[in-house]
Formats: sequence, structure tokens, C-alpha cells
Amino acid sequence: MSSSLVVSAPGKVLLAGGYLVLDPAYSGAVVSTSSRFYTVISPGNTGRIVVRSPQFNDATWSYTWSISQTAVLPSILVSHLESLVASKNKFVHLALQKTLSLALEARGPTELGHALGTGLDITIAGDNDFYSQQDQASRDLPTSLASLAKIPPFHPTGVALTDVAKTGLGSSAALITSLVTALLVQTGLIAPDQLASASSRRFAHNVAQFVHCLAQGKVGSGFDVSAAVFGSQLYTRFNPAVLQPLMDDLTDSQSLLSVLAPENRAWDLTVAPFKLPPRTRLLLADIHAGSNTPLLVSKVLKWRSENSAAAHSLWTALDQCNTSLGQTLIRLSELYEQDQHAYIETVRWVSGLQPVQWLANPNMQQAQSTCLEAFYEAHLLTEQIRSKMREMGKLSDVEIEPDQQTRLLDASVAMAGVIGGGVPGAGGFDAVWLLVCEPPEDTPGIPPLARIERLWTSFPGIAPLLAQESNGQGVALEKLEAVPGLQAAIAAAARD
Ligand SMILES: Nc1ncnc2c1ncn2[C@@H]1O[C@H](COP(=O)(O)OP(=O)(O)OP(=O)(O)O)[C@@H](O)[C@H]1O
Ligand SMILES: C[C@@](O)(CCOP(=O)(O)O)CC(=O)O
Repeated sequence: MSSSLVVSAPGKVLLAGGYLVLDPAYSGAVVSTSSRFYTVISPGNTGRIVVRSPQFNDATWSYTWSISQTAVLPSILVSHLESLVASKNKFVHLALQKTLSLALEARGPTELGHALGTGLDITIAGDNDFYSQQDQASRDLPTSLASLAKIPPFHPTGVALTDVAKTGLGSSAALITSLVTALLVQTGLIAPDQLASASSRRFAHNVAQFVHCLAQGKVGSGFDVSAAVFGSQLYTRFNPAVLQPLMDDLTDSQSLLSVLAPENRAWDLTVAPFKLPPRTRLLLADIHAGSNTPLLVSKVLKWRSENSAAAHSLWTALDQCNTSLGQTLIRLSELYEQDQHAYIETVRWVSGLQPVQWLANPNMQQAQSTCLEAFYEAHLLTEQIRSKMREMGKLSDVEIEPDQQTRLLDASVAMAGVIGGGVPGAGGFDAVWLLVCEPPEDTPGIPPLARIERLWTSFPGIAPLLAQESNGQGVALEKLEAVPGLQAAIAAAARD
């Protein structure tokens, strides 16, 4: 058994609700992914906090800390030790500074001193899917799910963090959530066996959300941190006023605990249950590019403020489709619970036909046709959402669904067994999503997943990602030995 503490947090795909989720009047349907970020904390002996990110070149950051007791309240200063190679990492530095300040406030200098001991060695590792693997995969393997699975876990990208091609799964939110939560456990603010409790999760959420907003320099919608903490959900944002005093506090004079404590009801986000229906699979297509989300958001919001009437009616219509899609997907899970046989037979039927043919079976029994209608409804809604997102892109002069993605999605959603798809979140050049039926193995014909993989080989620069919906419920404590490749990644980091 190792003495390392390991905390993981998932990435996200915002299926519906991009842009609208910035406004608390609307909500978004977000799926958390099986691709996760892992933070591993081990005791160190250098008197420093050393953070390593072994997938990147020159990615070791060293910090010292000093606790001052001269002021009315004790304070801690975490300082980055300049190095010739590594640039600063604002996200990591703020996670350390703010979480340790909170621990000092809540537990006092003696307890914090024990938790930091003679230093900490921290390793950060993200699943390969957070970064485009096309350069790796194309070396000697075709870009297929099987070839991706052969790339070792936490594979070095061969580049610096600033130069990597991201896929849009929310690396910074997953990283901050796993790092902040690991530090909360290390400092005794969350008991390891309590991490699954509602109160601990709210605490982890509030701290991670604060650090992420501070690192980004603004209070965003926060759906990505919420998904990293709570898992798949229907998300309605919190009022940014809760964080404003801390965001504006340049002298660190505010109490962190009073704002970030789980009891603070000013955190008014809504996290409603949501998951993908049984026997369906989320499939992502890496475009090998990545979006500049802040630029897309600023242009869309400018259009919204200058065209408020048109924007209001488009957003109202989009919201109706987004909400209905969330409800229809939830209803499919309910239909499965009510009659598994009818549901699975419907999945078999749908898997062999293009969506336009799904309803063409007059002899279907009632339970099956109810399932079928729900699948078809989900298909129509995803297409309506795409069309409205394209319209918003045209009106605001933003490439929300660029032509290249339109061609890929049109071809993909016309295939047998594909329920629907779209550009996630802000759209642009992040990995696009599809929802594909997974019939039982004895179903005749080519499974929808294999069909899509074959289709995508005719689209240059497009490759699948391994990510599926996460089985776990958001942020989680892990056993080092149980995460394939993680021990090797730490050993590699220590050798550098
Ligand atoms: N593996 C990592 N190790 C250390 N720091 C990381 C790592 N991944 C991300 N970061 C931090 O997060 C910052 C990237 O944040 P940014 O907001 O650009 O990503 P993002 O928008 O969440 O990415 P994505 O495209 O995955 O959604 C980096 O500058 C770095 O500070
Ligand atoms: C456009 C926006 O609503 C979604 C951005 O989502 P993504 O990071 O592109 O998945 C912005 C936000 O919610 O922070």
C-alpha cells in the first residue's frame, strides 16, 4: 500500500446550453467524462511543495511557504521558486495559495504545519483524451478507438503545456477540482471517507470554483467545475455576487471560510440529476484544433446586447429545445426501467436504420413504439438545437458550427443507430459529440460505433476519442495502484 493520496475529477461535454448557461434563467445539460485528471500527493523531504506534470516538457514548479503570525490573523504566503526552464503556472499557484490559506483559517498554523510536514510532492496527470492524440496515433497506427487504446496512459505529449492541442474537455476545471480537493483532504478540511457526502462536495465545489474563476480572471458560468465535482447534471449557474468580494480582495483581508463554507446559501447553483440513457454511448470526434472560447463568448454576448429582441426570441426557442432534450434523455432511462425488453428491442431496431426510417414499423408493440418515439424525439431535438446554434453563429458572425463540423455531423447523424450530435459548449473547433446506440452483441449487422469509425476515416484530421460518460459521480478518492499507468507516470516524473 502506498501512502499517496490520489483524487480524480472528470472532464465535461456540454451537450446543450452553450452560451445560455451563462444566464441563470437558462440551464445546460452536461455530461462528465470517463477521462479524468488525477492529483497525487506524497510526503516530500525538500521543505518545498514540488508540483510535476510529467506529460509536458519543462513542467515542474517548486514553491516555498511561510506562515506569518505577526498580523491579527495568521497568513500563509506560497512563493514560486523561479527556474530557468519552467514558466509560471498561475492555476496551480493559486490553487496552492488559496486552499492553504483556507486551511490556515479553518484549522490554525499547527495543524497546517503538520499537513505540510517537510514538504509535498504533487503529481498532476490528465487522461490522454484531454489532448489531441492524432500526432501520437498517426506515427504507426491508424486513428481508431483500438489504436488509441494502445497508447500508454498519461502519455507524454512531447511539448510544453502552452503548445499542446487541447480537445475542449475542460482540462483546467478538472485539474483545479482534483488539485484543490486533494489539498482539502491533505489539510484535514475534508475527511477522506466523507468525500462523497453532499456537504464535502459542496465545499470542494465552492473552493474549486473560486480558484478557477480567480485563475481565469472572471466568474464564468462554472458548469465545468460543477461537472468535475458532481458528475453529469442539468446545471443552472450561481449568482456571481457570491464570489465578488473575494475576486475584488487584492489585499487578502477577507475571510475565505465565510464565503466558501458549504453552509453558505448564497451559492445558489442548481445541480439536477442527469445521465445518458442505457445502451447509448457518447462518442467524441477530435478535430485536432481547439476553440478560443473567451473570444467566441465575447462576440456572442456583444451580439446579444446589441440585438436584445432577436436574441431573446432565439434564446427562448433554444432553451425550449435544450430543456426538452434533457427531459427526453431522462425519459429514455425511465422507459428502460419500466420495460427493459421493449427498450432493448427498440435499440436493436434503431441500430440498423437511419433515423428517417425509425418510425416506419406499423407492427410495433405499444411499449416499443413509446421507446421509439422518445429516441426519435431526441434525434429531432438535437437537429433543432444544431440549426438554432448555426443561426446564432450566423447572426453574431461566430463560427459556432463551422462548415467542416456541419459536414461531419450531417454525415454522422444520418447513419443507422446515431441518435444525434452537435458542437459542445461554445462550439468552434473543440471535439464534437455524438450519441450512438449500443445494441447487444448478438444483434445482426455492423454496430453503429464501428460504422461511425469507418465513416470518420474519410474525414481527414478527424479521429475518435476514447472518452465515454463517467460511471463515477464526479470528484473521487482513488487508490494509486488501481489507476492503470499512474504509478509509472509518477515514477517518470520523479526521474526528471
Ligand atoms: N496537465 C496540466 N498540468 C498543469 N497545469 C495544467 C495542466 N493542464 C492545464 N493546466 C493549467 O490550466 C491552464 C489551461 O487552462 P485553459 O482555461 O486554457 O484550459 P481549458 O479551457 O480548461 O481547456 P480545455 O480545452 O481542455 O477545455 C494552463 O495554463 C495551466 O495553468
Ligand atoms: C459558452 C459557454 O457557455 C460554454 C463554454 O463551454 P465549452 O468550454 O466550450 O465546453 C461559456 C461558459 O459557460 O463558461
